[in-house]
Amino acid sequence: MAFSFLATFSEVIISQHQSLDPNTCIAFIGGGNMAKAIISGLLKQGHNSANILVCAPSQTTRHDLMNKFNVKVHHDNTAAVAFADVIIVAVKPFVVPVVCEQLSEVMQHDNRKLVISIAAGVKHATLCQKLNNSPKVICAMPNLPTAIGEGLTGLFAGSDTQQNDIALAESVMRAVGETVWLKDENQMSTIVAAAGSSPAYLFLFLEAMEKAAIEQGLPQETATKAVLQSAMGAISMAMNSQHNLASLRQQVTSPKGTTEQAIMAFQDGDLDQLVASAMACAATRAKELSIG
Ligand SMILES: NC(=O)C1=CN([C@@H]2O[C@H](COP(=O)(O)OP(=O)(O)OC[C@H]3O[C@@H](n4cnc5c(N)ncnc54)[C@H](O)[C@@H]3O)[C@@H](O)[C@H]2O)C=CC1
Ligand SMILES: O=C(O)[C@@H]1CCC=N1
Repeated sequence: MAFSFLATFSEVIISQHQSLDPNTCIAFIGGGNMAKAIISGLLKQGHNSANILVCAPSQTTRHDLMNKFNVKVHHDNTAAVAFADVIIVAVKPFVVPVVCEQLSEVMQHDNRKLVISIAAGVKHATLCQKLNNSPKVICAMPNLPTAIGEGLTGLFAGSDTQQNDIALAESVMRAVGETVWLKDENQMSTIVAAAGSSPAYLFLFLEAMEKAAIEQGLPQETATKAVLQSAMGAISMAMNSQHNLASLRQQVTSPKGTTEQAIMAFQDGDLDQLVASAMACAATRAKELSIG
């Protein structure tokens, strides 16, 4: 049932989907890994760097961002309010309260700005309450591939969020990848586990394969190429195939062949259980990071 509602809700959003207006001014609070990833994706998609501001306390960070992306920078987070149509809060979860306090003071006089928080675990109601009970708040959980326009962002809006704000958040995050809208905010911790954090699991798995191929005797460069090209080909096939993942796996696994031996070794090590427990750890941590 949750899925069918999710699909219906997404259709509502997607039916209104419009490309990101190049004049949209977007401010980032925080200039770390994830802000950089989203900025890269936006610029790659053609967004004007003059319409991007990054507020960051570190001069080195500001300098690097300016050099790398030609974006505007500021040391004061409240500068985001005057500049932006959309403010993306991209600081660590524990920094969110202080940022909200700073923004809320200025937004008392200018509450037209949409705030999108990408902080893991930080609840929608908490953000609204900390931002003068603003309805113009959306929670998002993007992932690192937003940097190349191939991200996946889970989004959650409150029931009193206006459609134009939902459409604006959709256009920003769709500019850097795909989006899924959640009806139930509790699903966000699973989006953290399945999308926000998951690129790291995949990198870990690929690292392990690369290491094993080198240990079996391949030169580093050949091992890296073999592993990455195979991963890219497999993902691309899975994305474009009519077959489900299990069926594609079976197409590789000849009876009594080589793959079967590897798959049996993974199953002996209870890969499913290991993955399930790793994802449960990520989801639990997202809940722990929730600030009151
Ligand atoms: N790294 C990832 O793949 C993803 C991260 N996130 C979320 O994005 C948020 C940021 O994560 P990262 O970019 O990885 O962290 P990061 O540590 O790379 O970046 C955080 C930035 O915030 C800045 N900062 C610290 N205090 C500040 C303040 N008072 N005002 C303004 N800026 C301040 C820091 O200087 C730093 O540049 C986190 O809440 C995380 O949960 C969400 C999805 C994916
Ligand atoms: O590890 C983290 O806390 C963040 C949230 C999702 C990905 N990175």
